[in-house]
Amino acid sequence: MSYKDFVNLKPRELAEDNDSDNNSDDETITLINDPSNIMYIPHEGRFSNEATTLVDGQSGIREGSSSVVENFRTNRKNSMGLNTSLKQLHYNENKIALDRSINQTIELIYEISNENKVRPIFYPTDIEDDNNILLNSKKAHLALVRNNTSALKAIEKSTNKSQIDQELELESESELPDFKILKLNLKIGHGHSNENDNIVSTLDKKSIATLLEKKFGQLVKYLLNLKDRVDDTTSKVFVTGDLNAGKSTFCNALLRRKVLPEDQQPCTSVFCEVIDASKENNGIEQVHAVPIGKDYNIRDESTYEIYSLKKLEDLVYECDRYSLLKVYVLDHRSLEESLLHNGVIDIKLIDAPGLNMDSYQTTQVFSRQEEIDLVVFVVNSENHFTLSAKEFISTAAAEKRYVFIVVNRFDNIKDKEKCKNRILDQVKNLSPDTYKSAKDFIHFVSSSEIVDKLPDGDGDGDGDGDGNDDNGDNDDNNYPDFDQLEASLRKFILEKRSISKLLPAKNYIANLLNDLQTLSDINQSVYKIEMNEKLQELNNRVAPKYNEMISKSSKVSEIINSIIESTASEIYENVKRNINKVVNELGDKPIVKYQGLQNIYEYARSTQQLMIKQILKSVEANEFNVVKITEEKVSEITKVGQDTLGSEFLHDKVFKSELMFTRKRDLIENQLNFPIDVFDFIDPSIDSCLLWLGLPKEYISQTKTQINYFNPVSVITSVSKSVTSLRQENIPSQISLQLLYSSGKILTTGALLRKLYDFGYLLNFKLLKKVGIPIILGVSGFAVYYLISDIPNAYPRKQAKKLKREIEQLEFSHKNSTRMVKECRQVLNYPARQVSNNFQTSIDKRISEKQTLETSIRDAEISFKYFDELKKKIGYQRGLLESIDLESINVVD
Ligand SMILES: Nc1nc2c(ncn2[C@@H]2O[C@H](COP(=O)(O)OP(=O)(O)OP(=O)(O)O)[C@@H](O)[C@H]2O)c(=O)[nH]1
Repeated sequence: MSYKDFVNLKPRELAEDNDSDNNSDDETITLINDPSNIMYIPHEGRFSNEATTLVDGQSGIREGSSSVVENFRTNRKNSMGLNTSLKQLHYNENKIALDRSINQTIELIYEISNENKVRPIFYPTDIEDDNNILLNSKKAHLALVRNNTSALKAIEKSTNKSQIDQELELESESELPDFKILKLNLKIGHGHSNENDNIVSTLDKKSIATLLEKKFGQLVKYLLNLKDRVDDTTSKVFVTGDLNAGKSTFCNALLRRKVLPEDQQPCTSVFCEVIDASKENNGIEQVHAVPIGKDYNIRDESTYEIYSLKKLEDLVYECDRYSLLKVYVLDHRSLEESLLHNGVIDIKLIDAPGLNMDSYQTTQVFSRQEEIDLVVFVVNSENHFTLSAKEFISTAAAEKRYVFIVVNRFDNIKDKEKCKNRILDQVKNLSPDTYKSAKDFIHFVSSSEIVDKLPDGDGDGDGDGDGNDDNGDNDDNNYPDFDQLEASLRKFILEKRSISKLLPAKNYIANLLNDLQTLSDINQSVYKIEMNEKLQELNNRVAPKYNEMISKSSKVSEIINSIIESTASEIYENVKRNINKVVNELGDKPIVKYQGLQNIYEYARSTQQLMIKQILKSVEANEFNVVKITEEKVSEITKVGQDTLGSEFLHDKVFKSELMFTRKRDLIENQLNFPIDVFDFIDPSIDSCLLWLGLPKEYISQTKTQINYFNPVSVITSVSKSVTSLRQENIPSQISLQLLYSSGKILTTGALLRKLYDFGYLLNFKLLKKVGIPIILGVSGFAVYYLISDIPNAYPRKQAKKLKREIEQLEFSHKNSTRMVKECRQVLNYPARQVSNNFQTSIDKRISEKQTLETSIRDAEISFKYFDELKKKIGYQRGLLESIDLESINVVD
């Protein structure tokens, strides 16, 4: 605890602290009612809030040892003051703060993991080339956005570079982030550290999201283990290293007993956990072999098999049977000498199988990292660091910050200085902090020098009381390098507990939060770019296209409607006119050869049928024309669609002209098929009479006019008309020639009448009787002869008139025109609907594009905000973590 922390204490706590200072003679210092006042009771191996004895930096005692008790009392009087209490208080506070930090980090992981389930998180991976795009990388994502916005780029041609290109350039310049904890490693085989084996970069977004999901699960598990480790009052020292580096020899040297089997051949294939028997196994030296699949519980003998220490030689090979060997040993050396039995903290020494023994064991060694507080890495000084060793050290260093490196078999090295430099150079890159404190953490020793001097067969635990007296030679001074190592190890584990035990946890959380921050930064920038790009795409491409389609659609529908309407009215007028023309021309001349009165009925019937046929033929001809017009108009409408919609126009329907007018026509034949009566053959008229008389057709109308003038009624009418017009003209000089001509005719007609009157005087009744009867008979005969002769002409005329009347009554031409118009409309509606549907499809496409973009923008916005919030939480958490001060008191010397 720093001074700053100290002044933050409440007055009552201060008073209590002062009290404890004043009453330093008391057996215990009581700091109660505050969880942070938990103290460690070394001989009970537990923490308590009721009493405290030893703290960080304080050596321990052992009950029953009077000199040590004396020593302890003296020490306690001197150092068990406020300072030591505060150190303990500080440790406990830090422990609680770390616990809290672990819990909150777990919550953060859960939160991110949930987000990853809803919207897969972008995890940056490496990109080799543009053709081999790695789907989940930021660059790949940007490249994808760039691909999708090619249309947008066309719009932006005027500007030199799109934002995406600039981003991509920036990206390619900057290195991919180096995650310490969040690194996704999916390797072929077990833990071989060949970087090229990592196949994560070849996975797609979904697979990476699944991988991340797994990773988050592992992180939570790791954090829970970390919490156990922080709460655990024991310290686990993990001794590992390359095969045959001398790990077991080193452990034996630390224990000053040949407990673990050593061999020139690889032997340790089962994890051996060396524990102080006096703490956990009632002082009995034994091996508890835990079979694979069992969870060890010292109180449940079914979870392990008991062997004597001697049996260890065989047991270490039994990796197929046992997952762990719990080796309980007694260390009778003094508390100051013994690492295991130190009076301060329970230490478990774990001898691990060598890395590279086989892939399974190597993976096991890697996975045990999360349970351990301190790593002692044993390396053979004759060799370089192997790839596994490098990977292990750098992984361990990322979390633990300091890794103890024991460079063993140093006795075999001739050029010791050169070897030291070579090793230090390598450590510099693997664990910079270890390198900086090389004096404390890197040791060049020869473990066998100590072990070789130990008596053999010492595995039964009949260890001597003082540990080293029997050996005479192994006086502390004889192994300065090893002594230095032991002192550093001891100091680090026992005195710098905040650093050896809490700092790894803090580092791990800090690295994890750092990785989460980096991941959030990346995701936030990805979503920001995505948001901008999608917004631009929406505004510059989709929305204008949508508006263009809407306006084009209404214009095109107007054009097509006008085509249909004008076609319809044109067809209606033409058809009606054509049919009427045919009807009007009927009866002008006989159309069937007249074969005399005896065949008059056939003549009548044939004439009638032929006339009807002519009308129907005309209808047919009109239908043919309508088909042609419709065909043209279908092409015209289709062209309008093609011209306006371009490639988006789908012309999937083909116009089949032969299908038009396949429905049965009007039943005109039946309707017009009226009975023939005798008057149909009589149709006297001046025209026909004149024609019959043989007058050429062209003179008929002229002759008729002349006859009209002889008609007194027409003469009178003509005079009155002329006089009226004269009066109206009011100008005598402008009397028309017609009037003069008419007046002349009046005079002529008057003279004729006068002559006829004069002629009447010559005729008397008798004469009339004599002449009249033959005249009448003659005229009658003439009339009958005329009428009979006129039958071939009269019938067609009369029939034509009748047909015309009927046709008018039936509205035949109107109905047929309407029918054709209707059919034409029906046909034209197909391409019209097709164009309209294509427009609708195009508009719908834009709407769906718009909706997709809007959804993406909304999602990107949500994600952006999510990561913004997350960053704040991470930042807050980092702040809290940074405020946990582990080092101000426990600086590594
Ligand atoms: N010269 C020399 N030999 C040593 C030293 N330490 C250990 N050895 C020898 O190295 C060989 C291997 O020692 P172990 O302690 O079994 O090595 P290990 O790393 O535990 O072996 P595994 O657990 O099988 O990987 C033994 O023959 C030891 O005698 C040393 O400091 N100097």
